[in-house]
Amino acid sequence: MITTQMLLVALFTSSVVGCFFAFKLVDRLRVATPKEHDFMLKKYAVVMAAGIFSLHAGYQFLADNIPKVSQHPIDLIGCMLCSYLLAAAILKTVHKKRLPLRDLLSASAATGISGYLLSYFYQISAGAINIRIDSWTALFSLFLACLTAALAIVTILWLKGYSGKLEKRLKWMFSIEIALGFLASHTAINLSIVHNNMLIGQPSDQADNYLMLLLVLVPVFLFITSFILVIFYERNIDLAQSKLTFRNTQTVNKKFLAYDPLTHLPNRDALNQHLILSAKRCDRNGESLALAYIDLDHFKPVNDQFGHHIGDLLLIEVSKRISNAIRNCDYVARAGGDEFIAVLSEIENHQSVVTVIQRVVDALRETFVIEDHVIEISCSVGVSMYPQDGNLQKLKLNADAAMYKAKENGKNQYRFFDAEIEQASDEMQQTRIELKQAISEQEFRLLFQPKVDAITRMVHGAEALLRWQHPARGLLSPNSFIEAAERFGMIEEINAWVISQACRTISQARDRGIDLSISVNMSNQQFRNKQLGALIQSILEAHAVESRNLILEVSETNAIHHQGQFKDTLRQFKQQGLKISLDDFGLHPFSLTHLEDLEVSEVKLDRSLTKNVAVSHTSLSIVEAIVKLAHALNLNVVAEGVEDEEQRKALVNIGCDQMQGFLFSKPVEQQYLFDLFSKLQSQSATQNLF
Ligand SMILES: Nc1nc2c(ncn2[C@@H]2O[C@H](COP(=O)(O)OP(=O)(O)OP(=O)(O)O)[C@@H](O)[C@H]2O)c(=O)[nH]1
Repeated sequence: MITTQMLLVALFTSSVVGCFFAFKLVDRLRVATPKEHDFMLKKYAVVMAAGIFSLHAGYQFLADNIPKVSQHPIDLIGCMLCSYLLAAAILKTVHKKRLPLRDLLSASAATGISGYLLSYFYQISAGAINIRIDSWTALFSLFLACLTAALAIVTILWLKGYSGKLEKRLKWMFSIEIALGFLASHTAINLSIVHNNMLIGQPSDQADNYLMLLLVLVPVFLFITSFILVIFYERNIDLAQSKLTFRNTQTVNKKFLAYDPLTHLPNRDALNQHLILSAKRCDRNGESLALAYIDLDHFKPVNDQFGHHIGDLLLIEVSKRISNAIRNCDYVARAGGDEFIAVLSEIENHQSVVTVIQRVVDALRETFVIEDHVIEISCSVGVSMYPQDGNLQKLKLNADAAMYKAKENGKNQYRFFDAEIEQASDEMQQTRIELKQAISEQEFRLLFQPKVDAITRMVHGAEALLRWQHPARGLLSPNSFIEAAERFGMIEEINAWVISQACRTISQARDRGIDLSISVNMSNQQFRNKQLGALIQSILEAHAVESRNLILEVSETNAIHHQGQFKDTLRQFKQQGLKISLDDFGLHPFSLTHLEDLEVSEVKLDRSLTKNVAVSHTSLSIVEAIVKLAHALNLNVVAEGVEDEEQRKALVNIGCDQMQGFLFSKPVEQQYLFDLFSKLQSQSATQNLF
């Protein structure tokens, strides 16, 4: 025979298992993709509501004054609705990353009140009429119900994503504690609903027994609950700002403004504080932490295409997705712009870091819909480990270096810091220091390689080539420093210097009676600067140089990858009277198909094409076809890398307009260019010069 005690044990056990199950649901919800999330939330709320409803029914049955259910189905539906609201309120609240005290209080109140109403409606639905609420007991039971809800919310929020060694034990322990609260508050609720005139059953003879049960359960529950709440809030309390926020179970010194106003994530200062504390804890406990540098890919085009407002909203969404993808013991801050830094603690092994990072990468790969705009982005992540990859000072630099490697390898991926990156990073840092000095000490120089007419051999102009006169390493070409200059934000200054020097040379040539055109190489990064046209215009004006004398060389590879961006800028250049030359032409299938779309006036055949024109009939035929097409589009064709007479003749035969290469001249200093120019101008009319 089933006794009341057996039923009580069975119900209590079911409550514990139900709570444990709720932890699992929340864990699965947390790792759901944004697409799946809403549907899963609703589905899980239904499952949880069914569990809550059954347990309530069980406890009511145990109260022994409701022998049968549902004489009033409408009320029963009301009960189910309350169960659903209760489950949804919990699930929605625990899904948050931060839980200010006021949010916790309102969610607990909503949950506690729904719980009370659920019991009340259940009794009515079961046929109880003429019932009276004992206000003091009702208030007390409401207090217990709210406290149980608060405990459940805080616990689920804290344990969400927790994957430490004690995970299972902690979850069971808290499940027991929550079930205890559930039982205590339910007992109190039942006692508060007094049946003056029961239709079914008699007023509870067992009230005294319940009172006894309550006397035992409540102090235990109150003690454990307050202990847990105090411990957790003590770790997150911010007395200075009287702002109670339960987040990430980490302490941050907030004497300064610690949050990024846009995303409300911690800012760089807060991150640094957090890192110091976390590193100390690692040192103390012999643990590791991982720092993940997360940089969005192709974020600038979003701003350019949809405006900064949408860019801002996207950053907010991104911050939410990252927050949801990391575990609750982890930490994420906005490092600035489109960069975020996550600090992963409580690391079991390498795989546990990989799992979280991959989740971040996947979460940002999902489509964003911002104010009806469908936006696709991705992120590149660099990860470095403390203390394995170096001290705290190097941690961010290392992760940053790894992130750049991830970008270099094609973006939308993560990369861990390793020995190869370490070496490259050390060199890069050294280059950064030296570049700063190079700018202040004016160690850059321009050399000029003449560009001559294919038939008359008249000098038409020159290509300006940037060099760095390094104090120890000699003359360096851009390959050895441009990447560092781009990465450390010095490229704009260097590029502006190049254009300015080129214009100065044009102006000085003019003073000597030479009408010189100079080509300068433009980097992809330069084209991202919306002020580029205005900047060039101001430099031209400063040197009183006509725009027709300046040719901007754009590499074909850049043009392919950023067509939209290029088209607009090139159109603007054309309006300004600037000429554009498509450099390294012929390397890609793109070459011919898209040529018509871009506002260019010249193509420069890549040296790999000119190399074989004298020895391979196939190469010659290809180059001939390109020349014909370019001419059909009214474009000037320049062959680069012409080194011997055979190549020159072959190129002349297929109609190439101009040439550049060692056959004519190596890159030379400005003065030498002027001398050469004057000499060639005077001689070219009478004989073959080269
Ligand atoms: N809307 C918005 N944009 C910002 C904010 N802070 C920085 N940005 C812009 O973010 C962009 C970041 O530049 P990058 O990281 O070089 O752009 P990207 O297109 O992501 O480049 P890759 O990382 O190479 O893919 C710049 O254009 C900034 O103007 C902000 O608070 N709001």
